[in-house]
Amino acid sequence: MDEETTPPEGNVPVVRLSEMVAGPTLFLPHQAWALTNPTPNPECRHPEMWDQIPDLPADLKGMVTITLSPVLGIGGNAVVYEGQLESNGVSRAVAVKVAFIKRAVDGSLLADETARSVAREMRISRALQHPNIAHYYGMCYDPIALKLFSTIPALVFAHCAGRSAIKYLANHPTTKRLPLVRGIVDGLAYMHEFGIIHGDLNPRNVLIKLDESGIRAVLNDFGSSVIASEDTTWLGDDIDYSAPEIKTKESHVTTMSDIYSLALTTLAIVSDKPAFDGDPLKIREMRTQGLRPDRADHPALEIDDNMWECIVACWAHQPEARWSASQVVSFLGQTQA
Ligand SMILES: Nc1ncnc2c1ncn2[C@@H]1O[C@H](COP(=O)(O)OP(=O)(O)OP(=O)(O)O)[C@@H](O)[C@H]1O
Repeated sequence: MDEETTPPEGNVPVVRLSEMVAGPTLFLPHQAWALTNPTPNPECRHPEMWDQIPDLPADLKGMVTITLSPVLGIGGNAVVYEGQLESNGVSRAVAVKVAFIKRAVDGSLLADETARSVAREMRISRALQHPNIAHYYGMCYDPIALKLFSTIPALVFAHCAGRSAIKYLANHPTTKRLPLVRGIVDGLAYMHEFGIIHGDLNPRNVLIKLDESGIRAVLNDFGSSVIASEDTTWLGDDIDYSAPEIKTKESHVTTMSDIYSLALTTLAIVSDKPAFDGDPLKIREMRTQGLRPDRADHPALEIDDNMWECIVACWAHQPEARWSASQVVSFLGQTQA
């Protein structure tokens, strides 16, 4: 689900998150470091760091204001508000992600499960620092969530003014696609290098960042991401872009399942068409039978034979036959040289 709204007209309600007080924490002890350790893993720093604010506290209490309407987007698990982060007299546009409280089949609220999944997303987001990864600033408590559960923090990311890649490209059809693909692959290779599996790579989770150096693709939504050395159980729910070996909630994601999703995402971005289109049940069946999108259905200007071969190699049915993200990086480096 992805709902983007038109820019606001006139006055819009703005809420300051300064006076919000956190209630007793629902986070389990082993997750507490994500909230208390203010320093991201220094090994994860990238030489081309962007949007970094030195000495920013992990809890951005009193520094963030949000605009309640219109929202930046609504996903299956969260609503994302536009906001401002004020630090040392400088104001930056941010996106504030507020998780929906999960519900059990009987309708009861699963607050602790939601808290655990927000804690995991926070932990992963703060570790990842790369120009092609949504930049995480910190967390804060949201007034709406507070009414229900004062303990689930909102996550604050740098605002990507181009919003989702698919919508940006629909409005800017002459945009060069290969540099965006390159950015997606660079971001994914960086994640894999640190042993993190995205788990839900699809075109909706690619945002467009606009800055003085132009436009760049940014990987977003680490709500289904996992640390490969811990637990790799699949946490996503979108099957269309998921690898064929992912069948049930008991399935395990791997870097190779991300590569399959990368192939379909690349195809969608270069061709302005969802990789598979039509009845979801049929799509699932095709995927399991090893069928893949037909090149003739995706007559994109920027897919030459080499690029097509790369896509085909990445969606191989056997995970071990797929290219790694770093192989795709070298391939794109050679073809764009
Ligand atoms: N940093 C950002 N800048 C601009 N827009 C954003 C940003 N982060 C999220 N959005 C918007 O909000 C939407 C939902 O965000 P996100 O994908 O993180 O939510 P989700 O509930 O985890 O989604 P999913 O249904 O994939 O699990 C995005 O598709 C995008 O349109």
